[in-house]
Parts: sequence; structure tokens; C-alpha cells
Amino acid sequence: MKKPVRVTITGAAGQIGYQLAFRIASGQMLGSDQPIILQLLEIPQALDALKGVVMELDDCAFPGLAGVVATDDVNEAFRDSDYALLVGARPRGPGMERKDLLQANAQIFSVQGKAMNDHASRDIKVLVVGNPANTNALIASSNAPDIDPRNFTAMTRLDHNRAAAQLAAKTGSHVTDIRQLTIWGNHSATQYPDVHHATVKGKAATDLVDQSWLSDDFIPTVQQRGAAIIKARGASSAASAASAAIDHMHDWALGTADGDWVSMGIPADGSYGIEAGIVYSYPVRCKNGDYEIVQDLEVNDFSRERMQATEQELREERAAIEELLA
Ligand SMILES: NC(=O)c1ccc[n+]([C@@H]2O[C@H](COP(=O)([O-])OP(=O)(O)OC[C@H]3O[C@@H](n4cnc5c(N)ncnc54)[C@H](O)[C@@H]3O)[C@@H](O)[C@H]2O)c1
Ligand SMILES: O=C(O)C[C@H](O)C(=O)O
Repeated sequence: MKKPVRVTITGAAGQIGYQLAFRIASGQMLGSDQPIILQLLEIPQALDALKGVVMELDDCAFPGLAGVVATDDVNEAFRDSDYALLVGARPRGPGMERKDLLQANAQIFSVQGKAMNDHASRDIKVLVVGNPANTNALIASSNAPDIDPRNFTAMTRLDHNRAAAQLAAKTGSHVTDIRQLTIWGNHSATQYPDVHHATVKGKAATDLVDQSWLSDDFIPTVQQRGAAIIKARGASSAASAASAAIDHMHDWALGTADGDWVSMGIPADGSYGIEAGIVYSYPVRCKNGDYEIVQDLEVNDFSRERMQATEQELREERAAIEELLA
């Protein structure tokens, strides 16, 4: 029997948290042979709701659930934590951009970065979901100087999965037929969903769709999908966001499929001309609990322009919260 690992979920009584806790406890993130201790963080006003979540976790009788901590103490929530899903933050409403949440949410991530620095495992793998996710990941990391910045990632897997679904629908294929899509940059309306290296059943995607569909339909649809869900549901995406978070952590811990890659927001390192100092989404391959950027992809002028526009937005977000970077 494997030793249990500790998984922290912040905002565990919220929409996304309510999905995540159960899916992680059932083994969907790290495998059914990996026992889990859940460490659930909420604000004091949501502790009653969190108590209800814990009661339901008990009632599921999950074989792999080795313990549950439910708390409003940030230090307790991150004690010895091996994996953290930072979800707890305000979601946007209709008419807002995700970066409008920066001032409301940024403080949360500096406090949690410090708590991880003081209490978490040195190898903790952190996924930031709370928006604006890329810049919140940067804030958390810079407040945790004793933990490798590479361990702080932001979620663009939902965008990646959305892009796969759109391309599959357009080409009359299934998402499992699609490989090597990339989301570059920010989890925002400037993100660049790129099909130039993607294949559908082994054929180049660019041979199957025309440029005007890419420019006028595919790219804006993926960029605006979060807003479209808010308009339709009256609340931001939750089940699909939780599903993408599980996919992100699963692949990071257990590896990406052969012949494919995924998109993750990670510290920029100069690859593809994106200089350090921001958390930028790249194509990555994961193996043995680590990831590496897929290098040497050809980037044409169309792509370069869009990769730089989303980089520029991230540099502006960074400038807006500079005082929270330790
Ligand atoms: N990156 C992505 O792809 C993506 C996708 C969907 C949603 N999101 C973002 O995820 C975040 C959460 O969305 P949601 O729909 O679950 O929202 P929600 O309002 O339903 O839940 C958020 C929860 O976080 C809790 N919370 C607030 N501050 C906290 C703190 N300091 N510590 C611990 N818990 C705290 C709240 O009490 C609430 O229960 C939002 O910022 C949303 O925009 C990101
Ligand atoms: O769009 C939002 O604000 C929520 C989330 O980031 C999403 O992409 O669905």
C-alpha cells in the first residue's frame, strides 16, 4: 500500500471545490492505488458549508480517502501538503474581464504563498485556478522563496480542452483523435490557441480547416468560452474547470500520453522569446513528476504576433501587483 499524500484544496466549499474534493478522493487525480488525505481550506463564513462537504465525503466511503482536515487556518491547510489546488477566490460576473479580479484576489495568493513556504512539502506541486490564474501563481511563488518556482503552475488546461472540443466538432472527429494543440500565454481573452502543430487522426489540422475559420471562429470562441458559459449559466464554469484541474495534476504527476503534449501556465524561461518574470502557458511534456517545455516548434508571423500580445498583457498584470511580489 502506498503512503498517503496530502492534497490541499482552497475554496473547497465553492462550486469548483465541491467537484474537486470528490473526484480527487475517488482516485481520479492520482490513481485509485494512491491514498489521499484532503486538507480543505475555507473562509470562516463558509465553514458550515464545508462541514457539509466533509459529511458527504464520509458518506461516499471512498476506499482511498485516508483522512480529511477542514479548516479556516491557512497554515494548517498547507501543513506537509504534497499537492495544492488554489481555487478559493472571487469569480468574475458578466461584463468583467478576469484581470478585473486582480486587486480583489491577489492578497489571497501572497498569504497562501507564505503559508506554503513555511509549512508545505518542499516538493509541493501547486496549481492555481483562481483568477487571474497566471498572475496569482506568480504572486504565490514569489512569496514562497524556499520552494522551486517551477512547482507553481496556472491552469490553461481548460482552454486546451475547449480548443480540442472545438477542433473535433469542426473536423467531425473525436477529442481523442486530436494531438499537439497548444494554448500560449494568459488564461484570458488574449490567450492564443494554436493548431499549427496539431494533428487530427494523424493529419495536419491546418490542412483540414481554413485560415478564416481559425481567425474568425476558433480563436475567439476559445478565448471567449468562459464568458459564454457565464452568460448561459449565470455562474462561471465549474464542472469543466474541476475536470481540467484533475487533468492538469494527473498528467503532471503521472505523465503525458506518448506522442502528445498539454498546455500549462509555468514560469517563463526565455523559451520562444518569452523572458522570465511572468507565468506563461506553454506546450509541455510531463514525465516522472516533472515537466519540460516542447522546444523548437516553428512559429510563423501570425502566431508570433499573438504570442507577444498575450505576453504583453501578462507584463501589465505583473506591473499592477508589483508590490505583492516578494
Ligand atoms: N483557470 C481557470 O480555467 C478557471 C476556471 C473556472 C474558474 N476559475 C476561477 O476559480 C475561482 C473559484 O471559482 P468558483 O466558481 O469555485 O467560485 P465560488 O465563489 O463558487 O467558490 C470560491 C470559494 O472560495 C472561497 N474563498 C474565498 N476566499 C478564500 C480564501 N482566502 N481562502 C480559502 N477559500 C476562500 C469562498 O468562500 C468560496 O467558497 C474563481 O476565481 C474563478 O474565476 C478559473
Ligand atoms: O471565465 C471565467 O471567468 C471563469 C474561468 O476562467 C473560465 O475560463 O471558465
